[in-house]
Amino acid sequence: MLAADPFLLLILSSPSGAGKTTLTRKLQERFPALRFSVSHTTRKPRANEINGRDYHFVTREEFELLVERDAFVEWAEVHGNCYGTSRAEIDRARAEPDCSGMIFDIDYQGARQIRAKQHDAVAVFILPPSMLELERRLRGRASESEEVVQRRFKAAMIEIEHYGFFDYLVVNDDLDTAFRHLEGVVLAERSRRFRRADLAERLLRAGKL
Ligand SMILES: Nc1ncnc2c1ncn2[C@@H]1O[C@H](COP(=O)(O)OP(=O)(O)OP(=O)(O)O)[C@@H](O)[C@H]1O
Ligand SMILES: Nc1nc2c(ncn2[C@@H]2O[C@H](COP(=O)(O)O)[C@@H](O)[C@H]2O)c(=O)[nH]1
Repeated sequence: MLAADPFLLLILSSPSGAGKTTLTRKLQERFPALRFSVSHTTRKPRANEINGRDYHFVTREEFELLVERDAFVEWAEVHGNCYGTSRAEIDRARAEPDCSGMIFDIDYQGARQIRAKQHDAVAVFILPPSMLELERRLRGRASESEEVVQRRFKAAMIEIEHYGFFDYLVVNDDLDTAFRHLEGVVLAERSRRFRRADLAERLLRAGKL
């Protein structure tokens, strides 16, 4: 197990359609020092998605090559496609002087793999207010075929059964309320002593304490 790491690894997981992407975008605006981790995927891009911003879109062959080369910190097959977080993505963010952490929009399998490598990664599970509303959101997004919507909806209960692994649960009913709860998680986690070790030192050195 690695030593306590001041760099915040914030994992958001949920069943498909519960609102991770929406909440992640809001978190990035509020906390610009947190970088969004752009995953690799074999899924085809949606109409509004941009390669390199939303995902690194790759073929299955390219993905398998990256797995062979041990390029991923974690990866998993989700809803029939492969998704993975590259080591390079995290190394790049760590090298940026104004970056204090990362946000991962990944499934529970990936959350487990990251946690196994970095025990103080913070894992948040986003719950939909109801299955009915989850189905409405999945359909309302209108980015997938009915078959894909059904497949994702069927997988939702299995994903929800893994909520016990996570440190925090946030219900995404009213978006602003859910966001306030997430904001609270980030503020609290950033205030942990091991992430603020330099604070007392700096105040002492400046003669303020
Ligand atoms: N609190 C909310 N109230 C109503 N609609 C919402 C809320 N949060 C998100 N949505 C809508 O629900 C749909 C699904 O949200 P989003 O794409 O963020 O989910 P997701 O968890 O990232 O899904 P996936 O895992 O498939 O990527 C979107 O159309 C989004 O605008
Ligand atoms: N284990 C990982 N899961 C990931 C990663 N990137 C995204 N995901 C999860 O996949 C599903 C579907 O995403 P979508 O964009 O196709 O709707 C969702 O649960 C994501 O959180 C990853 O790198 N690793």
